[in-house]
Amino acid sequence: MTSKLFASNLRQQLAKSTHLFRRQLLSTAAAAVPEPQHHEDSTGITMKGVKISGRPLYLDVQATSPVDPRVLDAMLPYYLSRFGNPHSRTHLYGWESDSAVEDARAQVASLIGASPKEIVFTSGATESNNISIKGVMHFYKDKKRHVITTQTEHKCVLDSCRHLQQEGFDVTYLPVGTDGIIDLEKLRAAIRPDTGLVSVMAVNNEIGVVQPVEEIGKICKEFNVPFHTDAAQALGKIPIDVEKWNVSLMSLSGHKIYGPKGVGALYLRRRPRIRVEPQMNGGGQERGIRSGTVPTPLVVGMGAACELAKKEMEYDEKRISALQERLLNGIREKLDGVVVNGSMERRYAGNLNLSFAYVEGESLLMGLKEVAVSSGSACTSASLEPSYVLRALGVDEDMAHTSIRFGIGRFTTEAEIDRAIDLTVRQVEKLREMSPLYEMVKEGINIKEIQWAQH
Ligand SMILES: Cc1ncc(COP(=O)(O)O)c(C=O)c1O
Ligand code: FES
Repeated sequence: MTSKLFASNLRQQLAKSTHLFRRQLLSTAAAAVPEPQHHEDSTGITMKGVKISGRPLYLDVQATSPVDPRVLDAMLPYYLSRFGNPHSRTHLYGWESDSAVEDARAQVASLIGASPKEIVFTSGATESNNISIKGVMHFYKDKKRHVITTQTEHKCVLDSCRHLQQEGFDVTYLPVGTDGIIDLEKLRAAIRPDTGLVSVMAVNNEIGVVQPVEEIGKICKEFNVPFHTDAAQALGKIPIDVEKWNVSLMSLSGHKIYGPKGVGALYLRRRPRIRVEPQMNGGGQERGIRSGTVPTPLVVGMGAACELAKKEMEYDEKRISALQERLLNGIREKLDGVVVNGSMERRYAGNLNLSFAYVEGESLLMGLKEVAVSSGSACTSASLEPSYVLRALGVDEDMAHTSIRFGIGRFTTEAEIDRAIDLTVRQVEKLREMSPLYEMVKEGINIKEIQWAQH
């Protein structure tokens, strides 16, 4: 009896002290958090010199997605009670963390039709792309000196290729058609006896077009060249099967599929085995390909996100397609001169990249601050260059400047789409009212035939 009372007192004491301890921790953490970078008052938010009336609605899921609350639920225990190092071999903390990492590996593998043994955890698709491109070429450098990729890859693929060029490797950057898709015959013609890798992304991040990965895989098999695909924007969005696609390497990211940022994976085929030179040296984790302590909570989050995607991909796809149609029809009902960038048939529905004729790009973006979207022009960067992806499609410079990428995701609602339509239409109409070009077009003048005076 006494011992029971003692135990219950102790528990209460403990509970109290942990509570106090937590409070203390929280206030210390709060004190360490810097003042918010923005100014917020009853009339709105000012940040980076821009005033907006409230939090913009989010249509930029290609940049990143929010973490699904079910994913966060799965992650939290691995920050708190089950915080062990998955590589600790001598106690329960290590074992349970290791077991969680292996479960996550199986969840990722299952979404792409791979074996868990073929999954290496990394910090994201950027790292996976670096390992794939530089890692393969460095490993086979004595015999293979040539890489084939496309002009519309993500910067981290293009930059890895540029790095290889500086080291003396040859790179072919395949062009794309006006629909954003590569020509398979050009790929076939580009393959040489010393080609060590073909790297073509599955879904393009800017325009959402889906490359013919299965056909590319077939060609690579025919020529016995390893095929790498950057599937950061494809994972959980379109069905992926590493066997059907015949890929040797595939790059994946956690934060594009409602998982956490800072985690990704690399698929590395075992049969026939593909070898890479590690980019990181250290403790030999992840079969020596990616040394460093595996971040259990992040990896668990990525695994949970993959499992959810597997279950809900079909449902999400239907909703997202319907929202895309609503957005495009809604805009086109009220505006003419709206062009979809990239193939309409071969695209992932969650990405709608549109250009608006007869408006000035910068003004359009500035007027759309209540919608968080990305632009196809680099207006906001120092270069003032339009997107290299749109340029590769042959989009006119003025149209490239007015391109906007609308990203629709799992949590996007009809009401948000309707608001985006309303705000976009209003802004484009406002700008066109001020545009002498648009005035001429309405009067039936073909402005393409006008001979402008040269200065
Ligand atoms: C196609 C593509 N590849 C690679 C990346 C980089 O992914 P991560 O942020 O995981 O490094 C992104 C994300 O911006 C992407 O869209
Ligand atoms: S619209 Fe201003 S530089 Fe592109």
